[in-house]
Amino acid sequence: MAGDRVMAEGLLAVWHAYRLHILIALSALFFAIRAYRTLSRSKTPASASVPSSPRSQSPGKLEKLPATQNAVLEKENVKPVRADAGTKPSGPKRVQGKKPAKTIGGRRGSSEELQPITHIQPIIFFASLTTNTERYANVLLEDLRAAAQKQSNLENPGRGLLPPQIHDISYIDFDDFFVSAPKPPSTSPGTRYMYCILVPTYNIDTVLSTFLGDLEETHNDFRIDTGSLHQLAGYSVFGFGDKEEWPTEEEGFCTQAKEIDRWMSKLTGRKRAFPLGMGDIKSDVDAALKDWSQGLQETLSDILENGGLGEGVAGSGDAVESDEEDMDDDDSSGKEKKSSMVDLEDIKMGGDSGPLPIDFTTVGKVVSSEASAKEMVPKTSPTYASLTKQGYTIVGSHSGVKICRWTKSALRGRGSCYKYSFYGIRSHLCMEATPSLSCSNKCIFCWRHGTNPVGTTWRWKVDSPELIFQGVKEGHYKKIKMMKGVPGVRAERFAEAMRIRHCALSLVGEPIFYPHINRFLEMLHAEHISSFMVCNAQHPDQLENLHRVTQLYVSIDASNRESLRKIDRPLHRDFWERFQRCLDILREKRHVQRTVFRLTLVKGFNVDDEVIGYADLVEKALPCLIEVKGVTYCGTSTSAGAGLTMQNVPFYEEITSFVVALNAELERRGLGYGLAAEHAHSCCVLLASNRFHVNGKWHTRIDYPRFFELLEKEKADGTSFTPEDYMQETEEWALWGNGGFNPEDERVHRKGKNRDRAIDAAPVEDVSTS
Ligand SMILES: Cc1cc2nc3c(=O)[nH]c(=O)nc-3n(C[C@H](O)[C@H](O)[C@H](O)COP(=O)(O)O)c2cc1C
Ligand code: SF4
Repeated sequence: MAGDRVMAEGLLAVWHAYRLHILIALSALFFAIRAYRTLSRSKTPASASVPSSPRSQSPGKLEKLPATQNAVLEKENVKPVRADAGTKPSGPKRVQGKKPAKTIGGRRGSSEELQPITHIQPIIFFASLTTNTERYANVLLEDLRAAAQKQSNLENPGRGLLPPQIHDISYIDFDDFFVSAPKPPSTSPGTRYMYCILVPTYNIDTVLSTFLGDLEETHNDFRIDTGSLHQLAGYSVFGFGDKEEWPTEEEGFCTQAKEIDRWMSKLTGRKRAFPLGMGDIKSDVDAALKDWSQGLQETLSDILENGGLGEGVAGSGDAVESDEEDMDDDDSSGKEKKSSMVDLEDIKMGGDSGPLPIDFTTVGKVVSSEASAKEMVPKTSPTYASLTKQGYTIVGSHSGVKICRWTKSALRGRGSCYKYSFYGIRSHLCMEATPSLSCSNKCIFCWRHGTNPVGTTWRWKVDSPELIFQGVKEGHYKKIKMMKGVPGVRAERFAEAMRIRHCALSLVGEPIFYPHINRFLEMLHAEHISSFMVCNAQHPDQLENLHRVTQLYVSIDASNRESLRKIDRPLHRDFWERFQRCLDILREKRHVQRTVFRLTLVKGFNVDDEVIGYADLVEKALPCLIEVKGVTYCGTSTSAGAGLTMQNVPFYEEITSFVVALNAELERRGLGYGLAAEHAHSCCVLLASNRFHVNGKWHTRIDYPRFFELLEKEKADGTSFTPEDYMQETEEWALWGNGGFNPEDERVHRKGKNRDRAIDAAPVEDVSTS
């Protein structure tokens, strides 16, 4: 006991002597242990959270969330914490911050500046369950291999097409290719990738459903750039389907290819390098794939040559047209474009002011291309600026070309203009042009926006027909090429469109005004391009001297002098006499060529009580055909100034009642006409002479190859021919009473438009129905 007491007293003495040192040592030990534990806890999760996909190499590496979760986060306007940003909290994933603004093309202050393109590496992706698509993917592989081989033989080794890669979609890691584009190798930073996607269609759950889901999810993942694949050189999709079981796209033909094309457009910032191709596995697949592959290869060469996809395709120019696909991403741009359009009614034409001198146009009175003569539309004039802004390509100094909305529509498989129903013109093969932008009328309903110069005599410099012909073709093809990236354009139609078959000489102005019109027509015919010539019945001398055209139109805008003056606002004082003379000439010509009256009905101006007057005009000229259509409201100040509103646009029923009344009047007079065809979609009806009613059937269509055959024979040995010699039977669906919509085309109703009026009240650049 005494020993214990001594020990306790000793310890107490030590404590008293060293308590400060002991306390300091214990505290130091405590902090050292805490610091150690904190350090070791923060190290472990970071090393385990780096994914191995290409995303992990990019500065904003993120984990992918399901689309539904993204949608919620997007709504909450939040930005995620980067996966490597520090301690990973336990419990539900938390994100904080602000949603970054979406940008078209996916460039959101991107620091990765791309080198100019020197090489293109095609990558073929395919999916295949029963090996068809795999087989075709290998055909494409060989095609592209051969193309790369050919390129490598060429002189410039610093530029070219690389041999293609091929991947089965079932075996790739989606993230490796479809979340961001593969990075070019450091040894060749100018290499860019072209995705060629070949897919079958399955209406059951397959790898394609997963693939589509992933594309959608990536697009909806707000943490991934909109257009996250914008660094690709481009993409194109080809679909395989079975038309026997799924005959139309609406019924399911190639639906998954269409969907993939749509998502890829969004992910790449609209870098559709070549239109979607489709092949029916039981019929045209070989030819369709061959054409598509050909087009794709041409595009690859174009990119290498020009450094981008070309005008009209995202990446190196403005998209030429919008679609539902584009609208949800970029609704504003289109609006801006439209509002910036100038109405040239408000601009003085090239310095011209006041009325022009009244004169009689004669063929001989032409100002030649002397240095003193002025240009009709000089490049520096406001007319030039306005026309080009509206989409016209001005050729030389007085000609123009533009692709109409029907050409665009037909390229997308959505139907041609009424001239297909009546005469067999497929709109994507049609060029709309004029060799004279000047006109001698100022019609109130002219959709040309009042942009054209007006005059009664040709007092300008004259361009050669060779220059014009070359220029309008080039301009047309350029505009068609600009359509290749537009959503919905069909590969096969795009390929067909690269060979013009028809020319509608009717754009802005008055084509017959051009002094060398006959030579120009000869050039068209020499290339087997049919000619549909529209004139305004104000130039009888030129009409008389006009050589053969495939179809000759005269616009009949009113049935009497007063109405005509109000509607056409002609510059010629003797406009009514000119008009009458033109009808006499037309009567003579009806034996050698197809002559057409075109009536444009404007409610309140030229419809009421005018049936008798129109019948008089028909009796005078006896045209082969009479087209009756409702005016198109284009909302220009020209039309507004003349008191034209939507109320003047007739309903289709009003047009049909008028046509029925006119037909009855013609019948009463025994003139031999009948109701032949209709195109309800553009509110247009065709009355035809019984000369085209053979064996109980209407023959309003044209046999174009026969026309050129007869024309060449006439040229060779002088054998004349008549319109009946090149007529062809009208399609059943186009006949009066059947509506006139080609069943092979896809019907698209625009949202929010009044369907019964004559065509939609569309913006002016959309309206042309030449
Ligand atoms: C179960 C099944 C569903 C199909 N669904 C569609 C379809 O919805 N639309 C279509 O156009 N073709 C459809 N097809 C046809 C295939 O897309 C076509 O046969 C294709 O060539 C198959 O390609 P693959 O052999 O590469 O798998 C279907 C075929 C099968 C067997
Ligand atoms: S509207 Fe005129 S230019 Fe357009 S496709 Fe028809 S005929 Fe050709």
